[in-house]
Amino acid sequence: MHSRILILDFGSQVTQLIARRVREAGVFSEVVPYDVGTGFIRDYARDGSLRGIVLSGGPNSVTEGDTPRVPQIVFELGVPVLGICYGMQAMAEQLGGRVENGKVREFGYAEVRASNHTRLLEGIADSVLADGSSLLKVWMSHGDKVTGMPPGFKVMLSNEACPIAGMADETRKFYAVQFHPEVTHTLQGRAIINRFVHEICGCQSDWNMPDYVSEAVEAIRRKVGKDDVILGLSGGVDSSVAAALIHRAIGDQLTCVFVDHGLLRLNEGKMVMDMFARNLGVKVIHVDATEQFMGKLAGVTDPEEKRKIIGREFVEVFQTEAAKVSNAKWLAQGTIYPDVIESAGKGKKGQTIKSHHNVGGLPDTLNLQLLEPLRELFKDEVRELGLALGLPREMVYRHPFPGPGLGVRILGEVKKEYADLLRKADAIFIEELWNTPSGLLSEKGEPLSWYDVTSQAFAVFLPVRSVGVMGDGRTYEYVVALRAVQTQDFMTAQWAHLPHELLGKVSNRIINEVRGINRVVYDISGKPPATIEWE
Ligand SMILES: Nc1ncnc2c1ncn2[C@@H]1O[C@H](COP(=O)(O)OP(=O)(O)OP(=O)(O)O)[C@@H](O)[C@H]1O
Ligand SMILES: O=c1[nH]c(=O)c2[nH+]cn([C@@H]3O[C@H](COP(=O)(O)O)[C@@H](O)[C@H]3O)c2[nH]1
Ligand SMILES: NC(=O)CC[C@H](N)C(=O)O
Ligand SMILES: [Mg+2]
Repeated sequence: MHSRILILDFGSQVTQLIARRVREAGVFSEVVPYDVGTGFIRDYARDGSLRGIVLSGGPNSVTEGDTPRVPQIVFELGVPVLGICYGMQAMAEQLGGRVENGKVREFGYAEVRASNHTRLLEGIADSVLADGSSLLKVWMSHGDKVTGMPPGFKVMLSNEACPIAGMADETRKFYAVQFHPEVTHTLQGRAIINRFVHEICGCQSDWNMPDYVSEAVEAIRRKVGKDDVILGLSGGVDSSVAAALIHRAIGDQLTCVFVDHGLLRLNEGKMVMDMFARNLGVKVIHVDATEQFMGKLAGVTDPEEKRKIIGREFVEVFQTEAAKVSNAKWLAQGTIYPDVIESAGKGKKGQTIKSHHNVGGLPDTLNLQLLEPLRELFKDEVRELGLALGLPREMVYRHPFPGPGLGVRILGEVKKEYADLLRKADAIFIEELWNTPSGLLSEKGEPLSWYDVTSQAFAVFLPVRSVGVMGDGRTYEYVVALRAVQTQDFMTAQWAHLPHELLGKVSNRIINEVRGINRVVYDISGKPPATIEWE
């Protein structure tokens, strides 16, 4: 059984990073909303694998009445607790201390001094001062501060703006810090989280990819027994890794369904079939549903309507194909952990910006159980798993590609003619990104291309025509927009500052090589207010 750390989320922008840091320390961790309920936390603790709880930061103020509070059970389970920022303030307030609106707000870089010897901070320092105390360079983001400690606590860290910047009750193993150890700007943040999970919580480093592969393989075998499994294979990272993992577990009992809706990238179909069917020996049914999708999309211009049609047709195809596999009892999906967290927060978010296509909307009549072996993993862990399963780097490090594909990158009505032009332009852009060094190096010291350092990049087809001149002749052709973004989580994103030379080369190549396009523009909108895809 893995040791586990539970992270209660109070709404900080960086909660996920806490989970990342804990997992990097080799310990499994999960994020749940702060109000999951006492029952959940009690059940979670029942089997003895729960070793510690982290309380995240958050936008609210505990000085106001009906703001989030820590479920009381957290302080009663006898496991160590680490409060971060809002988590520290809530801990202080609830255990009998005092929190006030600070006069001095601290945002960004700060220095704090370890003012007492605590087990959490043993050996941790950016520099050691003349009196033997240690100095830490940290990242702060708060307005409130703890001004009175609860009984049993002593000061662990302080600075001028915040005399109680850290506190500890070492008997109960309750620790709290006002800064954010989970962000990399806090130089000793990793080390602090490491100490918390290993020294304070007593966790073993038992969360690593090779072990995970064998455990996951065993779990899949146990679950599905002799049944057959169907999986929608897109050629994207998640479903590909899921396919490779399930194939390792049950071999021929897995059938993948790869749907070509006519809106895939250039050579995607061939790539997927080559990789999975020919090289990995996975059973893949290649369904050419171009006519079906294009037929249904003809004349439709509204983005939401297009998305709904594509989602519906996907279900149709899966259903038809599943019916052909006699012993199929399971539908496998590449659902990953951020998908799970995101859907847990659904309902609170309000307006639908886009209906993301999802196989989750399958009708009950399908009668298949869900198999989601990547449910617990972050994207970079999924990638690591893919490599451990022998998938090539180019596949594992691909940018994500939305299920509706070029359907949401051709503005307005989707036509085959447009899709063909867009595929060519997109392939040129991606090829140049791959071939152009960014000047940055990976952690292992390998050169990174512009493809590596952007999170997602693609071309968008604009069904408007503009006038150009080529070889002394007039042209009146379509426009392509290039989009490249950098983002951690795809919820917010910056447009990538690609070098002008690179953009110039891509533009030249597209206009020269793709007949039908005579103008290329670059999208310099962030998300928000724009979104990553254009529809
Ligand atoms: N063309 C397709 N054929 C079959 N299944 C598909 C296709 N496109 C999407 N799907 C299904 O929809 C799921 C969700 O798509 P999504 O794009 O989120 O994940 P992905 O394609 O596996 O990975 P990535 O995020 O890297 O693109 C996929 O895991 C896959 O099961
Ligand atoms: O599988 C998917 N089905 C969809 O319907 C879908 N819509 C957007 N995306 C991807 O989600 C991320 C955020 O995109 P937006 O900023 O456009 O909402 C980006 O990575 C988008 O490519 C989708 N992925
Ligand atoms: N980042 C945080 O958790 C901030 C906590 C609280 N909102 C404050 O301003 O102090
Ligand atoms: Mg995809």
